[in-house]
Amino acid sequence: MSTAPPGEPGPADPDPVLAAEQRHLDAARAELARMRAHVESLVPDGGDAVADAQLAWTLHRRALSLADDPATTLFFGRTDHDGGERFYIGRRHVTDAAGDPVVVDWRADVSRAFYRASRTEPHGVRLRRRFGVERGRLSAYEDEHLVAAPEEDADAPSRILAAEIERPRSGPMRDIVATIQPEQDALVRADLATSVCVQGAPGTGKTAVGLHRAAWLLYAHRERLTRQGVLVVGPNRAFLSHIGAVLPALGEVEVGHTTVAGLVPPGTRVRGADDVAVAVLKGEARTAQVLRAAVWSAVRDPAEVLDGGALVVTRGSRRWRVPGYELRDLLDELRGRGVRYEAARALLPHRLAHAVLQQMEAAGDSPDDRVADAVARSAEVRRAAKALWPPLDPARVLHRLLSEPEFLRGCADGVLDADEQELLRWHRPSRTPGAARWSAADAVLLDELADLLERTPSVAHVVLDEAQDLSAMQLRAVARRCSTGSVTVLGDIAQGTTPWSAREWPEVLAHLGKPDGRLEVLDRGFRVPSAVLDYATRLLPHIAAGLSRPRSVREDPGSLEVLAAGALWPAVAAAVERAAAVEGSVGVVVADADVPAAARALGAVPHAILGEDSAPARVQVVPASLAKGLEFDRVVVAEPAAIVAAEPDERTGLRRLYVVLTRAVSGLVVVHARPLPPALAGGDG
Ligand SMILES: Nc1ncnc2c1ncn2[C@@H]1O[C@H](COP(=O)(O)OP(=O)(O)OP(=O)(O)O)[C@@H](O)[C@H]1O
Repeated sequence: MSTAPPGEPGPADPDPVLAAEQRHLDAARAELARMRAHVESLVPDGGDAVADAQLAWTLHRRALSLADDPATTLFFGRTDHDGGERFYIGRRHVTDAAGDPVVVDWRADVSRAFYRASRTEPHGVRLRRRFGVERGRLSAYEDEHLVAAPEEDADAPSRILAAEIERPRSGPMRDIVATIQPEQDALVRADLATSVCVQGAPGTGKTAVGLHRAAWLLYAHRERLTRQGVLVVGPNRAFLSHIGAVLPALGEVEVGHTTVAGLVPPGTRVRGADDVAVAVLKGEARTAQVLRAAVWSAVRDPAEVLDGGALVVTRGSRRWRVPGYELRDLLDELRGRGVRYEAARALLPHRLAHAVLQQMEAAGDSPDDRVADAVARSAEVRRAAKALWPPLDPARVLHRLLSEPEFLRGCADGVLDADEQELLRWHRPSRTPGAARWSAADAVLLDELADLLERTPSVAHVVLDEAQDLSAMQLRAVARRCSTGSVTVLGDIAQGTTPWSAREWPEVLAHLGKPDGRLEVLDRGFRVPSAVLDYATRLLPHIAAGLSRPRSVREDPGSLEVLAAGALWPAVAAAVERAAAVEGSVGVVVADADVPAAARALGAVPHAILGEDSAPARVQVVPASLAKGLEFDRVVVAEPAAIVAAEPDERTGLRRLYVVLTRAVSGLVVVHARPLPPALAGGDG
């Protein structure tokens, strides 16, 4: 591996290789400016005003996509191939005036070798060069000779990778295009039809992989995915704002981001809360059967709702009568079609009219389409259709289920036992559905009901992060959004902290409607340095015994301090001051109830409270329940015992602690005044 020292090439740093590469970069920048100028010079001429406006918009977007960001470079790597070809790999294609590539998009097929080539499988690559970047200029390079120079250590960790990971964080998560690792690249480029489920320890790059996969899919299947959409689903808003800049930085601005709680029918307001046992039951897949029964029980028997149990239509002086048994067959046929309740309801008047027309024909008439239409729209048919197949509304159905024990019993028969039904029942129901205080679990049920009535539109691909925390019913809500597409599922069983968190991935995939999804494990940790990871994984046998320990790829072991303090908050404040004296972000993670105490203790140290303050700050006080998925250069954890005790049971508490302890990129300080949880104290407790 040859590297040049960081610094700008120039008279003071005349490294000839770097200087030549910088010239290629300057030339690429000039070509990009030319491409942009060309797009800006085009006059939209689509033939009419609408087409002109569309074309102008397309050109405007194209010009924006060709903007040059002076803070970064147009390429971060290069491959030299056996046949003499050379490719520079960057965030987007740049071509010269003749159309030849100057920089190749990282997502193009020829770029694959940059990420995958190794000594054992060189993919036709002789040399791979990675570039270090500082303020938009090339500052270093690192060569790997894949077919020669056996004396070099092919497995030596990349210093550029290490520098990239350790570069201080000042804002939200960054992209990793320059340093995607082979095992990550295999997931990023899995084909669109494949649903992938990634089990990965903290910091193995699951989130990064999911986001880069979305960007790759958009590149490889631009037309379909732009038309049908891609959706990223994350656990909460803090997480979404942490990851929200990655796809735009990769040029993809049209990907929807939402929380799981956001997957509810529009207008649903959550104002109530459930006891844990109730929420767990509402989250079980069995509940879906109860809801289905509730919806379809609305279809009535002709004998109950029609005079004489039959449909009678008068036209002129003639009366036509469709008897009950024929109506029943017709309803059965509609129910058996497998369409949604509302779609079948829309068909019913036509089916009823058809039955009437058959009688007319049998009597020797020859009714045409106009007659068929008139019968379908007649008051008698509309009234009968409404009585047999009444319009439904999700809120009404759920309100009735939770407030009428008889109705619940009828729908839950054989699915929920009497105690479970009692658990679900509202003891003080609101008078109307509009006044109901829906809980978060109810909102998911409303979404399920909405889908039983009308099919939820599906996007082409969903990226689901922190999937281990979702209930079966929440997973079904995600499944609806990718019913005709595929999904990338990301998570870690050991980080499951909800009462309904997943025990195993095949079950999750089944609820997502993708039982054949490919299960992959990532076990090389990029975020957490080894000293910190080794400390945190002491908890693993207690929280997810079946999972193997991840290894940190970081050469720098990072710093770990465990401080026993007489008085907690002064010691925390001192640790935060020390951490903040160095460049980079600082997370002060405390039990949720301790947030005010932590904020008071920090006093004059400028800080923000995650989830409360909108403006991000370099020092953030983080309630333990919001730490998942986030990362900071330095983390100060206050009182592990309090973080564990805040959860309903010990295993969940230790899992929360595991999440909290694995947020640090460079240094972790654990401050405790109470004894450490024994599982963590290990040998030195
Ligand atoms: N190939 C890579 N090159 C550079 N940085 C990387 C790479 N892979 C991961 N990282 C960095 O490691 C950190 C952790 O990545 P990420 O958040 O995707 O991990 P995760 O598995 O989702 O973690 P968690 O389970 O804790 O949420 C991020 O800062 C990410 O940018």
